[in-house]
Amino acid sequence: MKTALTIAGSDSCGGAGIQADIKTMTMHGVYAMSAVTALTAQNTTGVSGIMEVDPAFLEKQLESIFTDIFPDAVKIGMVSGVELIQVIAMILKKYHAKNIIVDPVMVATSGSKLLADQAVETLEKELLPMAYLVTPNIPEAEILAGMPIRTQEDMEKAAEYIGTKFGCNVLLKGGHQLNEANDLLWKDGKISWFYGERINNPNTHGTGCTLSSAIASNLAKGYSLEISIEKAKNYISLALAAMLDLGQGNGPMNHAFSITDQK
Ligand SMILES: Nc1ncnc2c1ncn2[C@@H]1O[C@H](COP(=O)(O)OP(=O)(O)O)[C@@H](O)[C@H]1O
Ligand SMILES: Cc1ncc(COP(=O)(O)OP(=O)(O)O)c(N)n1
Repeated sequence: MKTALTIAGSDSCGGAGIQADIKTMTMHGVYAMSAVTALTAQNTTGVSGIMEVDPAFLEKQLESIFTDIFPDAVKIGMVSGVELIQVIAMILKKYHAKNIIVDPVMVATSGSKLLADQAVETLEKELLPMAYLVTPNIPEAEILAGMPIRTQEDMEKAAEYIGTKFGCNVLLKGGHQLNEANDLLWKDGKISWFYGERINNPNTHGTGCTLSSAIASNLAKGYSLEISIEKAKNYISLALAAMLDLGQGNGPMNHAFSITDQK
């Protein structure tokens, strides 16, 4: 069985973070492992608290994993502080981790900051250059590229800037566009668009986490990057189209869309 590791924060309401990643990896038939970077007290209406894990304890979790079950892919999500990022970079280098996907989680859709301002630079310096793929959404790409993104042309310019500056492939996610769900891949200097029909479902909590862990699962299984993205987008569309409606705010998706008995 193929294996994948998520290094991310816990979302107490289960829609994003570690919980979304484990659900996604499991539904892809991949064995999921986790190293928790922070606990969040969070529900569909917002984040009410964040408790960072001690960096030495994150190191212990990662050492435990890498000395026993080697992951075929690694997804990195919410990592809020400088020292935590440094620990992750050190361990991934030490064990020659492969198929590293960095989802540069900065702000939750509900508006809460999930990355300290002073940690952006460390993320750029330490993690992006070792990533096979980085998956910013539009607001995150605006920060990484230092430019506003309003049009598809802006998306292309920003992705090229990020990919060239940090030496990694870039999937710029278009879920924040009003009428479309088109994502742009910048890979080895070439641009490809992944067009998606926008599903009319307001419950999109965890779409970014789910996309990156679905891509990681597909890479772990040996699919090319392009096929991994195509399959991951299809997974999101099916999970959104299942129209789960939980909570009073931006609710989670239904990962169990293929399971008919949901009494
Ligand atoms: N309403 C939607 N219908 C279909 N796909 C969507 C929808 N919203 C987001 N997506 C897709 O979900 C993925 C995550 O995108 P996005 O929401 O931009 O990320 P994030 O959650 O990090 O802000 C992308 O592939 C995007 O195109
Ligand atoms: C613990 C934790 N990690 C990441 C997020 C952000 O999730 P994401 O899928 O990028 O987007 P939204 O759920 O905010 O739409 C989170 N909220 N919590």
